[in-house]
Amino acid sequence: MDIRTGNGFDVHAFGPGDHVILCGVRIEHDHGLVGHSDADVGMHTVTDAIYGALAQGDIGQHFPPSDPQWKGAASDVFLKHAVEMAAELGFAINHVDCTLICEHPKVGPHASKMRETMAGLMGMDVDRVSVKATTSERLGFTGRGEGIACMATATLVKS
Ligand SMILES: Nc1ccn([C@@H]2O[C@H](COP(=O)(O)O)[C@@H](O)[C@H]2O)c(=O)n1
Ligand SMILES: C[C@@]1(CO)OP(=O)(O)OP(=O)(O)OC[C@H]1O
Repeated sequence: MDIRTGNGFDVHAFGPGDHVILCGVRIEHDHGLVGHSDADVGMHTVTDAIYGALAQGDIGQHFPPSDPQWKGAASDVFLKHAVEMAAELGFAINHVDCTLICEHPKVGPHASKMRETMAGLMGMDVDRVSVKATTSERLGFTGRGEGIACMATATLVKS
């Protein structure tokens, strides 16, 4: 059996705004996230983990930040592209796990909706999609509330 594992990591800075979008879920917040797209750091990270498992580059190679086409884009587009690429190469996504790192917003109350949203986009059972969160104990840029980081792992199996 051909089993592949990929990892992803991404960071977006806080900026002016009244909400963030994390793993496809809108959360009211006292700041927004800065990005060329909708700055969904969670979805970008999961997308990159899938590209990584396929050894197919990274999100910026498929969707260059210099391309005005992706300005303000909903990050569903990026995740769906990675999922389609996996299918074309004969892989099924078996499991995804991601960890959002920030002091605020609190992720816990939204984690179920995030899992459902990403599972829907990936065509997976929700029990194969995990969303977790941690603070960095007020240390570093996440601890100072300057932005949100995310790390993710995706496991793919050749069907
Ligand atoms: N943005 C966050 C950060 C943390 N959580 C939840 O709180 C728990 C404790 O966080 P520590 O950093 O003190 O370990 C963590 O396990 C998460 O359940 C959260 O929901 N949102
Ligand atoms: C998603 C893209 C799309 O242009 O832009 P950003 O929203 O800035 O996000 P990033 O995580 O920096 O990845 C690069 C780009 O692919």
